[in-house]
Amino acid sequence: MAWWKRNATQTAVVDDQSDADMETAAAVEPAAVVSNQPSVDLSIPASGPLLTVEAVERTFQVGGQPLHVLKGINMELRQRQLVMLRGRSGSGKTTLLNMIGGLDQPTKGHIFFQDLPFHTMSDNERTLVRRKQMGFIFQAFALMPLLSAYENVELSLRMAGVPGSQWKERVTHCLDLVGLSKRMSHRPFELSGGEQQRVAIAKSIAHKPRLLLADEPTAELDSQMAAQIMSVFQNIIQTEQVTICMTTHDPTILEVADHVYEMVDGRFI
Ligand SMILES: Nc1ncnc2c1ncn2[C@@H]1O[C@H](COP(=O)(O)OP(=O)(O)OP(=O)(O)O)[C@@H](O)[C@H]1O
Repeated sequence: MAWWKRNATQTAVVDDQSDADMETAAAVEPAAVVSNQPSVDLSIPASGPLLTVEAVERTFQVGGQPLHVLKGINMELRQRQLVMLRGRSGSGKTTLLNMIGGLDQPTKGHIFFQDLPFHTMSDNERTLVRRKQMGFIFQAFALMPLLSAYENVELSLRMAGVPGSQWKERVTHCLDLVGLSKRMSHRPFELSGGEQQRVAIAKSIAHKPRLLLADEPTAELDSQMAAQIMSVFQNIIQTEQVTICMTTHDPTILEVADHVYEMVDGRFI
């Protein structure tokens, strides 16, 4: 199981500031890690694939034995697409999402975010790209329980280094996009699961990333809420010009995808 999934069962509500501080640390990881910002050209051409995965393998050492989790993955994320990774538990979806997000590197193979070679770049360089160009809807980047919806979205702008003069307009716009204009002052525990997920979406797109990665964003939701989330995704692809790559177990939402990659035991079929 990926590192951010280990907290998946944590309740969203904490009443202890130290817990909140720990969550803050997780949520702001990109800014905290980059001390000396390397010079990486982050400009992205308007056409061509946003991300290319070539013959990627990932092997972990478990108890002194190699565990081959990804066994030769080739894929492409084109701009403004909704792409889904589908597969049984343990098939390697999250491991691949880690690679795509630059959180981990392949044992073999290449990953290019536009022209940037993630497979050879340093942690700091990938962190910088991640911070500017990517949004995450993962448990480890979850909502801060003591902050309102508005403050949660504002936090991600603050961490991305967006000037304060732009925060109000952008926060309001993003919460409006996900249909939560009337819930801005609510804290997570005062929102439904679907509403919390929509705040997480607003938070993940606030800094205008090119790529949004979501690890089972509908897993905890009923079918109606899941459909709402997919509708929000389709909307932001158009309005925010973002590409979305998400994992799912849910066969009922596959029809809205532009492309579905089916993973079995570390390979696409
Ligand atoms: N850091 C790691 N060290 C060792 N093994 C790992 C590591 N990360 C993942 N694995 C193993 O890789 C396999 C694939 O895990 P992964 O989390 O990618 O699957 P998944 O398809 O996302 O599953 P799920 O749908 O349950 O989240 C699992 O057997 C897991 O135990």
